[in-house]
Amino acid sequence: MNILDKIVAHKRKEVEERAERVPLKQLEYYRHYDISRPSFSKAIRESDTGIIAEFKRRSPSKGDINPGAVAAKVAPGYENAGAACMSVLTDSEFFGGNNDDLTSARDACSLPIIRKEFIIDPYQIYEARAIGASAILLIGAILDRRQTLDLATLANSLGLEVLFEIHEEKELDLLNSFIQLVGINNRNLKTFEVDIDQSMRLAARLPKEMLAVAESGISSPDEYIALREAGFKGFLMGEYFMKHSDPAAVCRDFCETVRSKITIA
Ligand SMILES: O=P(O)(O)OC[C@@H](O)[C@@H](O)c1c[nH]c2ccccc12
Repeated sequence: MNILDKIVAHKRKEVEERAERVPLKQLEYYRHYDISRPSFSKAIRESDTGIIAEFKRRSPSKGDINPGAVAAKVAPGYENAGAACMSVLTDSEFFGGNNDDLTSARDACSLPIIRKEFIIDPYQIYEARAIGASAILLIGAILDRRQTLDLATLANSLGLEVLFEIHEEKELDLLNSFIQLVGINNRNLKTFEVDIDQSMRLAARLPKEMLAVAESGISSPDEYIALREAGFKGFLMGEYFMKHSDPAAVCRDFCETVRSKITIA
């Protein structure tokens, strides 16, 4: 079984258990809860950096990255550094995160936040809304066309935007009009291989009306600039920031460097 299959199998059990503890009816109430911040895609469009800075303690591919990191400290740091948005991994088993990380990040800053999860069930979308996310991730490698449509429609109806992640060109067939952002993951979630050129290769194939996001493995200002020139507006970066004891300081330096390069260009 590859790692993605393992994560999904575990997720199915987890969602079942959660739904027993907190019934969907109870979560539904939060659809009226006001998150009051700009939409995720608007924040990217209007920011100069377009950086979606991620909070991630560990990953199956890298092991521990920053096990003791505190979301409520990192979040305002990312905001002051110049990130457009934030991404919070809420998976506990494989990424060492949890829902409280997202809520405390949300309370500590005013950036729109995407819930980084392996979403396979509507329950998780109600949950994303309840914990204060502005957007959700849907992963093409684990969904079919029908599921993608159902989940994206539900997300939009709850006021959540959708970042749809693809890794291969054939997954473009899964896109629908309830998706606001399309992300190209440079990391193959089944093998963990990272190839930054994946974003470059698929860039020209992306529908023009969707905001394009390059994800994973971005580790230098030059890579960022090359992706920007290829048409990407959003840049999802985790490990490069999180592997340092002060992720926000690294984010600030990165934003400053790329800003100076953008102005010159
Ligand atoms: O830490 P990186 O290489 O900068 O990558 C961030 C982000 O793209 C990555 O965490 C990610 C992209 N898609 C995912 C899906 C599930 C879990 C994690 C991810």
